[in-house]
Amino acid sequence: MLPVNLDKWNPGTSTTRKYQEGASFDLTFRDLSYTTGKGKNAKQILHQISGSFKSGHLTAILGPSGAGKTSLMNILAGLKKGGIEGRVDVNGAKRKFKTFRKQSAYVTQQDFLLKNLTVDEYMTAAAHLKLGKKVSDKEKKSTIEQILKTLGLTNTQQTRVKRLSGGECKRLSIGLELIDNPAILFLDEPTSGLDSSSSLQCVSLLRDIARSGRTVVATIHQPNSRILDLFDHLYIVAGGSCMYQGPVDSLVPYLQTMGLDCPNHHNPTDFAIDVASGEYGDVVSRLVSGIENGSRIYQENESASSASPALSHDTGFYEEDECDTMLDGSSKKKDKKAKKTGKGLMYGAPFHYQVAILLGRTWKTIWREKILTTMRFTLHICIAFLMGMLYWQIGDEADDIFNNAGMIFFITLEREVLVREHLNQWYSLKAYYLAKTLADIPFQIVFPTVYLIPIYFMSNQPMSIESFSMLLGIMISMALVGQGVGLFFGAAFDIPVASYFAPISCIPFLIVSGFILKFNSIPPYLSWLTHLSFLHYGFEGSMLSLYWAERPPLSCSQAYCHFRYPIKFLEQFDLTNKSYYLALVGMLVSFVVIRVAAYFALRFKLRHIG
Ligand SMILES: Nc1ncnc2c1ncn2[C@@H]1O[C@H](COP(=O)(O)OP(=O)(O)OP(=O)(O)O)[C@@H](O)[C@H]1O
Repeated sequence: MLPVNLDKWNPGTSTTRKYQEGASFDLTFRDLSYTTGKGKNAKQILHQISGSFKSGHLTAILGPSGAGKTSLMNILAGLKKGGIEGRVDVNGAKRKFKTFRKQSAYVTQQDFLLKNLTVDEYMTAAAHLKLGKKVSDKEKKSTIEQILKTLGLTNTQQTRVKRLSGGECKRLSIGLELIDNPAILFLDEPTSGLDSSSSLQCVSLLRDIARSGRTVVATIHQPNSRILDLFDHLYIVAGGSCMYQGPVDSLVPYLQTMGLDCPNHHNPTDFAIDVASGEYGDVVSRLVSGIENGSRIYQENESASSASPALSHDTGFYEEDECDTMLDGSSKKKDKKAKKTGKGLMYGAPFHYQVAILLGRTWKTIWREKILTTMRFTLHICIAFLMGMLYWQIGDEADDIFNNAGMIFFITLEREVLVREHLNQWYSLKAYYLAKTLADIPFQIVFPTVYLIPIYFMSNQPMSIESFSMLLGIMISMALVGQGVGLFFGAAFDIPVASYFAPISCIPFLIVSGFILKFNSIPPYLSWLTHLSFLHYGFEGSMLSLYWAERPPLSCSQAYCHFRYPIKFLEQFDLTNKSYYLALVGMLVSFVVIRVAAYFALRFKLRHIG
């Protein structure tokens, strides 16, 4: 068993903390309907269900697969917003998205964690992001120690996440969200993938968190009777309606009142789920009306009580703002207003602090991906030497000018972690994106450099610092733009789709780059494509780094070499009037455009999650 003692747990009294001791946060929903799709494709998932989840209670949402448990919890947590009718209240007053999301935390079913950080590093980064600078390092450290002790993770403090067991990962996911002391905790299938003893530990922990005054709601799949006994409140969903709401030990009596006897030695929830799945005939509608679709709470030996909301307390949930500011871009004005009025900002830490913490964290994870980083490095060097041997000393050969041009031209997420952390308000998307972009830049400079040096000298390109630097400049910008293209597709699509579309979508740009098809052979109605092609700027820039009109004649080992004079080559590829610096500007514009597009793709994706 875990050494859990959350009764006295109170990680500080700082103003950044969400849960104030003694406050209660009763969650009530009424006539909640949820429909996905439109017109012919519309599908109603939840049918005017109601319910009440009290603070200090551990609530389980149960039901057969596809019943609507996750949909209900996502709506209650504020992750789903479209297609919803009905009302969600906190302490009897209408829930406001912005404040509600600040006060609650959501632990996803899968533990999307950065595998290369240690438990302590992860917790510390989360504490810096969530608590900001207002809380001293000492206080953060003691909060972390207290949480780790509570979760039984003290001995794993210096262990990397990838070496933790499934149960420890789950406890870490919960611990990360406990740092800023949420008032309401939602968990999607917290026991999935855990063995029975880890599941028991995990649910015991949740019960203790609830006992400390918080509202804890978890969807759960077929809990065994020991786990079931730890829950205070059951909410059973069947076909998008509520078929039972009340204490665990009143479930069997309620089913009896409806003429359904749970067989001896049969787990009551298994029985209830069989009933909900229709295995005992068409009784679900009777059960739904018996509990008034969640408007009532059944209690054995008492008549069912109303699930009406508790009286409203002042919990800070009722600010004036109506709009949901889940994504940072939409709330600039409101943040300014919040600053003026002294109300809390969206995130625990200021923007520059978020970027610094995320940058440090990203660097650490990249650095620790030793095998991947070494492989990337070695691969660049090996391929560079291979290319150097293949194109040995051709740089100054007039007869080999096409081979040389071809060689030079061609050398040139975590998304789930972001979703989990961003939706739990750890940091803004802009801060994440900026940190990710900055963390990548050194790699995009180092790799092209180690790649170019052997090839450049082995293939005998012009021995001039200017030419080398110009070519390197183009290669680095190609690497940065290429990375941006990958980021864009990775942000917009799932990985298999992205890895298919990213290379395919580059083909038209490659064709109009100028190497495969000469510029004046491109039909006029398609010539605009060349201006959008970063490969076109790459081709121009790399060729102009090596060949310029005044370059001395190349060596010629044949009787006649047409391209002995580099100007002939420039004429052949319509490069005589082109400027290297314009090509570089074209690359920089492409870099900015693709990175901005990737940012908006990511933002769009995050808005439509859930
Ligand atoms: N965006 C959507 N479009 C179409 N159908 C959807 C959408 N989201 C959910 N559904 C459907 O709604 C129903 C309820 O889904 P939900 O994920 O809430 O069920 P669940 O009870 O959590 O199931 P499970 O236990 O299998 O996770 C399912 O039939 C699912 O296919």
